Amino acid sequence: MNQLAPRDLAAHLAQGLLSFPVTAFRPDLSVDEDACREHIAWQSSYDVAGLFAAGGTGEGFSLAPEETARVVRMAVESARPGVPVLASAGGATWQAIRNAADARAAGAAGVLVLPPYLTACDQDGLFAHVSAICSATDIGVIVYNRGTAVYAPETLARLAEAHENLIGFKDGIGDIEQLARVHALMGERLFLLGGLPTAETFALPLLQLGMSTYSSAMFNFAPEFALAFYADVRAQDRAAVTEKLTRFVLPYITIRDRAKGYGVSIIKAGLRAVGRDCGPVRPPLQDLSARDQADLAALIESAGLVPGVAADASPSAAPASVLPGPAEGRA
Ligand SMILES: O=C([O-])C(=O)C[C@H](O)[C@@H](O)C(=O)[O-]
Repeated sequence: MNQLAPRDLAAHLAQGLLSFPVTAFRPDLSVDEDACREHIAWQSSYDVAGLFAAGGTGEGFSLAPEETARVVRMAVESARPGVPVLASAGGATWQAIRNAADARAAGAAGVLVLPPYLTACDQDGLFAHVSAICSATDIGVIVYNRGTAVYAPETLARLAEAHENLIGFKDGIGDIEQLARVHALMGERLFLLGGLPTAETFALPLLQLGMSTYSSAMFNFAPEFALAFYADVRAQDRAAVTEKLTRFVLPYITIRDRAKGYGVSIIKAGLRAVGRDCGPVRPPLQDLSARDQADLAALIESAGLVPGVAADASPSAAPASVLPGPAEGRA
């Protein structure tokens, strides 16, 4: 299944929940191969449509190219057959091309093009960057609209015209006008996926803009809840979505927003809280403080999110420490 043709891959990914597995590290910050393999095997035992290894939540930005290749290969080897694994392609154009080649050699079904580092770039430069990556591989390519890489709909159209293997657009910005334009121009040709931090928050409204799916980072530690949330979104069950936002997602964001970079660190903290420790994050990220870790553990417990506990189990109230304070709108 890992070598789906690009268009088949897009069709497959568009019909289910996606996730970005963490990369497990040992206390000395080296890659923990056993823990990586175990995590991927566990994640792919659920009904997930695709796993993006070495992405943002997988701290791809902190991995050397050879580490990325290793992490992707481990993911392909450990994933349940039928669950496609995609890799990241980041950094300079030459490095992204190398990532794509390594991904293909490892058996990955596609790559996600991360924004180039540090420099600003405009549409012709983005076109050349993505074009070079698409030309260098025959597996599916998805662009990540975020940071330094903001794609004009016309640039996407040029790329899609030139490259059959450009299959998707992942959004991490949330500019509704841009998304409306991309959907209007490219909705039939590219598969669109939501990728804002804590994508659940935006999933229901973005469904209206053609985003049938999104990347759920919290799937890493709460797969049952994440899948139940996704089912509610696809059923357009607004009441159920609101209940889950209120019960867990919004108080969780309150903790996530306590420090920059917690968007990734909180996923490893969640794994720690549910007894599936995947180690620390690498700098420049920082792990959750002891207080934030304790608050998260209490929230996961009170919201009934410990894996194996039904996602719709009657929860107790969220701990007071993570309810929005007056400044955040609580009466
Ligand atoms: O690598 C990434 O950028 C992501 O992991 C995106 C996240 O999954 C984001 O959508 C989230 O936090 O839910």
